[in-house]
Formats: sequence, structure tokens, C-alpha cells
Amino acid sequence: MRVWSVFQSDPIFSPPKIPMNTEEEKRLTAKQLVNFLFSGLFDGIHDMCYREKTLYLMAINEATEMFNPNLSIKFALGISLFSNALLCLGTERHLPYYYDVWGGKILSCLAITELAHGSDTKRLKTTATYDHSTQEFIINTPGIEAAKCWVGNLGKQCTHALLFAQLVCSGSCHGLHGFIVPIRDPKTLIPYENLTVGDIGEKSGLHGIDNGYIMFHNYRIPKKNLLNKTGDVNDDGEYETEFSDPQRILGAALESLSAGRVAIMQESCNSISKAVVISVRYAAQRCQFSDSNGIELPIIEYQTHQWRLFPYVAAAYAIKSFVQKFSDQYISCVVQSQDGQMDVDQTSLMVSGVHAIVCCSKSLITWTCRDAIQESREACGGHGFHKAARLGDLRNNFDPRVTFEGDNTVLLQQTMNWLLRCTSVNEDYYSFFPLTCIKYLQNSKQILGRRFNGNRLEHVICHSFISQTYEWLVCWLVKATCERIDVLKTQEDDKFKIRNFSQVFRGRTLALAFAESNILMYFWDHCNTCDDELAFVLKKLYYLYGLWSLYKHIALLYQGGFSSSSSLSELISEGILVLCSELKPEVVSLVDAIAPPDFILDSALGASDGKVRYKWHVHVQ
Ligand SMILES: Cc1cc2nc3c(=O)[nH]c(=O)nc-3n(C[C@H](O)[C@H](O)[C@H](O)COP(=O)(O)OP(=O)(O)OC[C@H]3O[C@@H](n4cnc5c(N)ncnc54)[C@H](O)[C@@H]3O)c2cc1C
Repeated sequence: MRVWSVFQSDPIFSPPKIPMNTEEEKRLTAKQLVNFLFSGLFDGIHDMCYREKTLYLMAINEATEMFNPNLSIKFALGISLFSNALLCLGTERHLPYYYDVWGGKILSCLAITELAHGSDTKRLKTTATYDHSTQEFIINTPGIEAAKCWVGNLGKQCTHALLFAQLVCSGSCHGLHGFIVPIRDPKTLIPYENLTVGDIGEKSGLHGIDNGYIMFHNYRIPKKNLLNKTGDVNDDGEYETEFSDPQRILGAALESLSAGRVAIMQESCNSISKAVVISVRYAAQRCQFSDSNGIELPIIEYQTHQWRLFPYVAAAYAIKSFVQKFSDQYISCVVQSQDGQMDVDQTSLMVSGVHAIVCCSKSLITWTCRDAIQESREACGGHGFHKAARLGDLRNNFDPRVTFEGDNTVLLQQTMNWLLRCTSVNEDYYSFFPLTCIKYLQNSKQILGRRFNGNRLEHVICHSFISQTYEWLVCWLVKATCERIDVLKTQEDDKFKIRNFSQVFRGRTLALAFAESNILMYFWDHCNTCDDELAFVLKKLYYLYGLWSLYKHIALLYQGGFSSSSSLSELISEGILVLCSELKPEVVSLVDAIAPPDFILDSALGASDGKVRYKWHVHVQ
């Protein structure tokens, strides 16, 4: 509420009265960033400890993203992610940049992606070659395919880039490293010589962000601009890497890899909430057709409409409770690794586990959000397509989150690899977070012996059915993926082909099913911390999200022999409909509870009093 009051009290943040073109939107977002930075919200953050500061910045990011995703992204890329990377990957010599960026003297961007390669970062071709005679790195773009592109803030405004390039020293390539690279004069914003830099042009959304491209032509930066926590060039001009403190290196890697994805998960929860708040409020008052007595009905009365929307209300709650708890655990892990509270083995298990959970959760949550927004748009009919409904903007601004910070499909492969590796870890490690989330894999044999014998609704609308069925599903998918890999191994030695042919219907589904089961586990624990009256409703949401998610895997439950009777499918589908009907009287209150104020939602269809507001920009001829 404090963040939102800043936006409400300063006219620079007011929604524009007349539609703007994309250039004007970029200019406005740039101006908003300055007022935001000096609004007082960030006073004193340098005195906070890591945990407090991270939670504080995460909360600000969530609130800002709900109001204006352009502003939150501009701020994240330009200031918070940059300063975070300096602390994680840099050393004391980089601290002046830290204070300059928070003081509004410079603005950054994060330049990784190249025209020809995005997901496959190992093939990035931009080089930073060390010249010992001048103690500088010479940065080069070997060809157009290596031009950095899509980089937010680079198009017009940033003064510095956090650049990832192949470090070359004494003729050898030492892999990707981070460098601080001056791009524009901070006073004039005129780019420096030996750079070709510009804006990539119109996008489908996020018009307030100046995504840019850049090519380097023998561009020199001082040696000290290398972020040198994990590797450096010594006084003799030789590359050396410091492995005397591997926990810290791994901890730093975890921080910089996962923080952005955790933030995306947090933002997605709020975007699902915004979508369902608009569509459910609208459904409660929009009338179409009549019943047999001729009484016109609100569309929320239609079973199809409930089935389309209510599972996303359940998803909003389930995912929110997971993300809140998991973010907290994630921060604790980083703190423990930074403080050296874990040994090397524990740190490496924790880093790989947290990374794997973040990868599949980011994918599942962003896809769920994308679908929730689209379903909500359609559920509001033609009016849902009007700009004033805000669902179109929400969709277009949200959309790239399934791609940036790691393409979802590629991220799922990393979770699959981890889950398969986990089948062979030492038993003792299963009591160690985050392996606790898959402790049940130890009992895989017994779990795979489970069969469904239920014949009544209570046999599926219950926690034990949902959790035990998910355990079976994850164990079965692990087994099925391993079996496919074993078959492929008998046919060929090529690791690439084996990996490539074990994804569809196997590893990919495994990673998603694991993410769903994990979210459900956290949500159930959360329901049990609430008082009875609240838990009664929240558990209905748990059952609905659980059955709705399980139903997507119904074919596998039969294929793997979990059931051979039609009652499994009949009871799950019946359970979903019964839960939708039971939740109908609660659903408006449920969306009200997760709704931001009208000023933030800003939708003509979703105001808190249920009244559609016709304050649209209508073109009068
Ligand atoms: C709005 C926006 C903002 C961005 N901001 C930045 C930024 O600030 N800085 C920056 O560096 N980058 C930025 N990016 C770029 C983004 O990080 C990349 O787009 C992303 O990493 C994916 O890379 P790519 O576009 O090269 O896709 P590709 O890697 O070419 O992927 C294309 C498709 O191929 C599939 N695919 C790829 N490999 C495999 C595989 N092994 N198996 C199966 N399928 C595969 C993917 O799933 C995907 O669907 C931004 C992108 C967008 C859209």
C-alpha cells in the first residue's frame, strides 16, 4: 500500500489521458523511473541486512509490477539486478558502481542474448580479450550473429551494460564472464565511439522498455571492469580462478541465476490474480440468456463459465502460497551459503535443487498465468478485448515472461535432469532441503504398487488421494523417462539424441507434474495453518487445483496402470464440477481478497463495486 500510495500521489504515474505512441511510452517510463527512485521508498536500504533488503525489494517489485510492468522491468534491469550482480559476482573495486546506480547517476542493462543464440549461452560469441600491455579488455562482436539484442534499457537510455562475453586470455578462452561496460556518456546519453547501438523497434507489448542491440568494434575497457569474484587476470596477465571458497562461488551463482526467476514467479501470481479478479467480478454481473422461468442469468451461473474460471482462482491461491513460502526458503538458503553454514556437498546439493525447483516452477507458473489471462479475456467476451478492460495489456506485457530469464521448455529439461540424478543420491540427503520435496522417491517401488479403488466423490475430493496420486505420477514418470533413455541407449551412443528423444510425453511432463505436486504440497501446509473457517474454503481451492491439474494427466494414470476402471476419470471430472458449484457463493469474496485497489487494477470491467465503468476513450467521428 505504501508503494501504491507513491504512485497515486504523484501525477507522473497517472494513467495517460490520451493514447501514447511507443516512443512517448518509453520517455514516460524513463521519467517515472527517476521519480520512483527518489520517492523515498529506497531510503535506508543500504543499512538493511541481505534478508531484509531482498524481501523489501521483492515486495516493492511485486507492487510496482502490478501497477506498471514497464516501470518494474526498467527498474529491475537498470538498478536492482545490476546492483545485485555487482555484490554476487563482483568485488570491492566495483562498489562505486553500486552507489552510482542507486544514486541515479548511471543506469544499467543486462546484455546476454545474441541474435543467433539465446538459450544456448555456451555458443555466445562476443569476446573480451585481455591486452596485458595496456591492462585492458578489448571487446569485439565477431559478426552480425553475435550482436547483443533484446537487451532492455539498451535501446536509448542505459549508460552501462552488465555484459556477458567469452573471456580470452593468453590465447585461451575461459568461458562467459561478466563485465561492466560503459555505453553512453551519463550526462548527454550519447554513445561512446566504436559501438553500434540502437533500439530494436516495435514489440508486441512492454512498450515502455527500450530493448536494444549493440555491436562492439575493438572497444576497450579497463581490466578492473571484469566482475572477478569467480575468476580474474593476475598481475602477470594470466587468468586464474579462485576455488579456495567454493561454497561462496556456488552461493553467488545461485543468487544471480535464480533471483530473477523467483521475481517472475512472484509477479505471475499477481498477474493471475488480476486476470481472475476482472473476469470473476464481470461474470457476477454480466447477464446473458434466461432460465426456464425467463429470468436472465449472470454468466457466473453457467457451469461452463465456472469450470473455465474457478480453477484459475484456485491456481492464484495455490501458487501464491507456494511462492511466498518458497521465496523465503530460497533467501534462507542464499544466506546460509554466504555465511558458510553449509559444507561443500550440502551447498552444491542445495544450489542444484533450488535451481531445479525454480526452473520447473517458473515454467508452470508463467504458463498458468498466460492461460489464465487468455481465458479471462475470452470469458469477458468482446468487452474483454477493449483496451479499457486491461486484459489485452496484461496479456501482452506478461507474455515474454515464458521466454526471458530462460525459455520455459529449455528450463524444464534442467529439472528433468535433476530429478533423474536424484534417484541415485545418498539416502541421508533426502532430509536436506530442497531434497525433502522429493523424499518419496526413496519409496518409489511401493508407491508404484498403488492402485485406485475409489467409487465415491469423497475418495477423490481429499488430500490423501491428491498427494498420493501425484507421488505415483512423479515416480511413474521418473521410471518411464529412465526406461525410454535406456531403450535409446541400446540404439545409440549419442548423448544429444538420447536427451532430445526423451522429452516429449516423458521428461517434460515429469518436470511439470513435479512442479504441480510441489505447489500442492506447500498449499496444503498453508491451509493447515489457517483457522477452521478459512481453511474450509481454502481446502476447496486446494482440491479444485489438485483435481484440475491431475485431470490433465488422466491418460498417464491409465497408461501406467494406476487404475483400469472408468470411475477414476468420472470421479475426478465430477469432483471438479461439484467443487466449482460449491465455490460459486464464495468466489467473489475470494477474488476480492486478492484484488489490488481499483486504482491499480484500472479495469473498466473489474471495479470493486461490481459496476462496469464506461470511461473509455471513444473516438467520436
Ligand atoms: C521482452 C523481452 C525482453 C528481453 N530482455 C532481455 C535482456 O534484457 N537481456 C538479454 O540478454 N536478453 C533479453 N531477452 C532475450 C531472452 O532472454 C531470450 O529471448 C531467451 O533467452 C530465449 O532465447 P532465444 O530468443 O534465442 O530463443 P531460442 O533459444 O532460439 O529458442 C526458440 C525456441 O526453441 C526452443 N528450443 C531451444 N532449444 C531447445 C532445446 N534444446 N530443446 C527443445 N526446444 C528448444 C525454445 O523452447 C524456444 O521455444 C528478452 C526477450 C524478450 C522477449
